[in-house]
Amino acid sequence: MSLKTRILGLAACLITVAAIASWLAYRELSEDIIERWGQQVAEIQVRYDSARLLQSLEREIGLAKQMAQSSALVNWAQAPAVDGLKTEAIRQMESFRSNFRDNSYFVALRKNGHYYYNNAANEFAGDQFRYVLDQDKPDDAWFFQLIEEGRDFHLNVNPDVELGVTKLWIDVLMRDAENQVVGMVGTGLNLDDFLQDIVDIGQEGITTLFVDYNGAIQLYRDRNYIDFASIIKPEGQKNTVDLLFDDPEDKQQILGMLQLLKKKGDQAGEVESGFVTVDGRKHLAGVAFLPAIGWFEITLLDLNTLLPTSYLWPLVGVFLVSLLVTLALFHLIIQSKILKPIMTLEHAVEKVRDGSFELPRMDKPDNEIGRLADHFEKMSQGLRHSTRDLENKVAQRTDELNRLARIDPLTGLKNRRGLDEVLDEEIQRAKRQGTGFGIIWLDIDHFKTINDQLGHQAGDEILCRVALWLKAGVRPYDHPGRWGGDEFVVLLSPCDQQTLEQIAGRIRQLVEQESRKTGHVVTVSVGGYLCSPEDNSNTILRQADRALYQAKNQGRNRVCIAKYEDGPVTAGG
Ligand SMILES: Nc1nc2c(ncn2[C@@H]2O[C@H](COP(=O)(O)OP(=O)(O)OP(=O)(O)O)[C@@H](O)[C@H]2O)c(=O)[nH]1
Repeated sequence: MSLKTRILGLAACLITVAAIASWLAYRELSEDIIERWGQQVAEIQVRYDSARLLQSLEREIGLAKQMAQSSALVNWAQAPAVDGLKTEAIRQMESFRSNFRDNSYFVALRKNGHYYYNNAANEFAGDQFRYVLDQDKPDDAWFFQLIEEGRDFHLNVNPDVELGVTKLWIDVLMRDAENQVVGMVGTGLNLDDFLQDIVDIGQEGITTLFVDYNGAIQLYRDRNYIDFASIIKPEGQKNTVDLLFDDPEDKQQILGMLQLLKKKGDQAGEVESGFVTVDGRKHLAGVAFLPAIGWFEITLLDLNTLLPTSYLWPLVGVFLVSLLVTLALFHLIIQSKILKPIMTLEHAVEKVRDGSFELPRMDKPDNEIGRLADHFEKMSQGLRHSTRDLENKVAQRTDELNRLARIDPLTGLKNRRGLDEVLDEEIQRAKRQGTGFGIIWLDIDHFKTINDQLGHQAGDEILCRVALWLKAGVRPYDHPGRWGGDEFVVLLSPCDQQTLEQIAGRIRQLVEQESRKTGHVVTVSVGGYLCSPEDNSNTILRQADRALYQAKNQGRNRVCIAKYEDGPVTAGG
């Protein structure tokens, strides 16, 4: 996998991880914001609703409590059979009726179970006694239950079958001087009006309901959920608030909040909140306890309606766009600052590896890679220079070796290899130009004897001297050389018969004359041959050798010139 793919893959992974982390953080944060906001809204809503509820109820409860403390009523409740007390009590009741908001009241006496009632229409004027409460009748159980519980006042939503009304009843116990319960008074508020005023506030996305101390639903816009006559129902049969939620965790959560607020007791205004699902939609539930009436108020805020998450989509869009822009920028920077310089550097390394120092133009960003490219460029320049120096030195040494390979170390003349090369060149030139050239082959006479008599060292000196005389006897452009041992060869170019004979004779003569000066005469036998363009090296050497052989045979210290196939033409001493 290429570096580019790896880096981009890594960047994509990192960005994905960052995106997931950001998304989780965003969700966490947005939920936190929504919860805080919802909590504030729920608190405000609870205070607002409870103020409206309590405003309506407190006055009625106060009036009912006053009524319960009326001495006329208390006295009569202790002796219901006394007519005078009854008349005064009824007068009192009627005066309270006009003050109650609902213009209705009820009074129930413990002693005889008589139940008195009159309504706004004054329907039962003079006939306030309605019926006798029966302990065995389920519809009348509330009365006996409340007395048994002994709570001073109680709110109760209950249909009165006898009266044919469903009301929110305010029940207040009536006590005598010994604090014994002698009866119960109260008033009822029309449930429909009440629900409309307090619960059906028509605010979209906000649902308010009230539950009693045990969690039974008392005020809710859907009457089917209201737990009528909750007081007389056994636990387990009540319409409690958890009925509104499908998820068992939500049920637990709401009931937990009720328990918590119960523990906190009278700290009015405390609001507990949490997310719940109602009818498949996410809601924020705010719960507050209303100690004045012993109920809880629950406010459900439909978050999708009040704060749709689509509001936050632009934020997500901006986030995604910035992620993509970051990725693109990252790609551009990596490409220009790292990948492109690395690729040109790799290309340059390949060229140097293959022996070329013509480097491509390299990008050198201001970073480690740029510095690396710079170092590499300088290193390859140094390498190029040292390689060139080395090549020059090798060429020089090779030339020198080549030259030395063609030089006889003793005499400094061409050796046999050098002579062979010149001979080949002359043959080629002769073929090209159609002209001939001359060859002289000479051998020192009785050199073995010289060596034997004077020593090998002296023999070497004589060889060197002969070489010098040989050089002196030929033209500057001729090629004298030592063939081996005491044999020398000279190639003469250009040459003709006369020149060949002339130079061969001169050499022989020069050696004899010059050696005489040294006190020890040395002579040479000389064979010559004038080569034609048709000759090759074998025929040339054979002819020259044959001529030399003849010069030796004919008594030495003489010149024999061979003519191809004819034998020698000249012999001179
Ligand atoms: N000092 C010395 N002697 C050499 C060298 N190379 C060959 N020789 C000797 O040269 C002699 C050559 O003898 P030949 O050419 O065979 O015979 P020659 O004695 O010259 O007799 P002819 O050629 O018949 O006149 C041998 O004894 C070789 O040992 C050398 O480099 N230095």
